[in-house]
Amino acid sequence: MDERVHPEVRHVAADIDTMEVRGAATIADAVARALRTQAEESDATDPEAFRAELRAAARALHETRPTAVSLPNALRYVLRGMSSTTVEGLRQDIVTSADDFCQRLDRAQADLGKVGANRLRDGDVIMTHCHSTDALACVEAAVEQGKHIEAIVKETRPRNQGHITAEELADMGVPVTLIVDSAARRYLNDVDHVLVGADAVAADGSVINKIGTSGLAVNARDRGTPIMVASQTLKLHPGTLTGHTVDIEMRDTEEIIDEERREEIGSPKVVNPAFDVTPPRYVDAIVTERGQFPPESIVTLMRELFGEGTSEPWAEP
Ligand SMILES: O=P(O)(O)OC[C@H]1O[C@H](OP(=O)(O)O)[C@H](O)[C@@H]1O
Repeated sequence: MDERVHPEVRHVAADIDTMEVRGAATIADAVARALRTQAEESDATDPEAFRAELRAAARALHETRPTAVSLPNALRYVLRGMSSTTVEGLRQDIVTSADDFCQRLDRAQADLGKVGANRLRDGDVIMTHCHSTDALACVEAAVEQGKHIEAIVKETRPRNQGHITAEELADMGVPVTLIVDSAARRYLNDVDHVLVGADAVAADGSVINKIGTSGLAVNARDRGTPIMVASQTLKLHPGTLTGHTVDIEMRDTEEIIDEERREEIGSPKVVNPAFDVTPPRYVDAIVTERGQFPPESIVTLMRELFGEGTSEPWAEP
């Protein structure tokens, strides 16, 4: 790694890579803070060296995981804050824009939660997949409104993030039933809403989320159960406006099966995609901090927010 990258930034990058730090919003918050640290601790003596150092730090963070678009969107937001002409001015620019970004993130999630909560009625049962802080913000707001909500939580193989969801729902006082992923269809008749998060939302309204979301959505549609996606606008993927596709992360196969066991069962090929794509026709509503949208109309919001294009300010000039 580039020697200019601060040890704390390396540490954050490693934690994102190993998923110690995970979830699209949490990753965005972590990278904004990491750039702040790089700026605060920089001993660059001229503005161009400072800018180059910040770009190197951003590249190290950018290279960790490819799918959650909140990561490049966060880097873009913070780096665009650099407008001063002195090192001290630039340092302050980064600190200000990182702090501003993290505050906006918190506010957006709280606002999104209130919008999502309006879709949930007293007595509703939700089904969740993976662990999404945006999705849980909707439940939390509904509980705060005095609604009784129950949850059927899919464990979400291979990393079982459903356990985190179960724990956080229990902390909110929500009764939880934990199921294996393959039991989802069996229980959909008992469910009023499927509620999931997003790692990225494409311009056509497709939702990129944890592997298994698309199968769940197809089954839910078959049963007539509405599918609600909680996604801050930070997850809107500006590159898809100009035809880019979303890169689906392939993770280490040892998350599924260790090498010894794999050999014991005849060394099959193993693949471990972390995400899948749910087409817009299976999604009822995308809930954002700007209100809820049918997936087909998300492109309008995307143009409004990212109309200026999708530069890569971390690239070497
Ligand atoms: O931003 P929030 O809503 O917290 O999380 C969004 C999404 O991030 C997670 O991915 P991973 O566990 O990092 O692979 C899940 O797919 C989840 O739905």
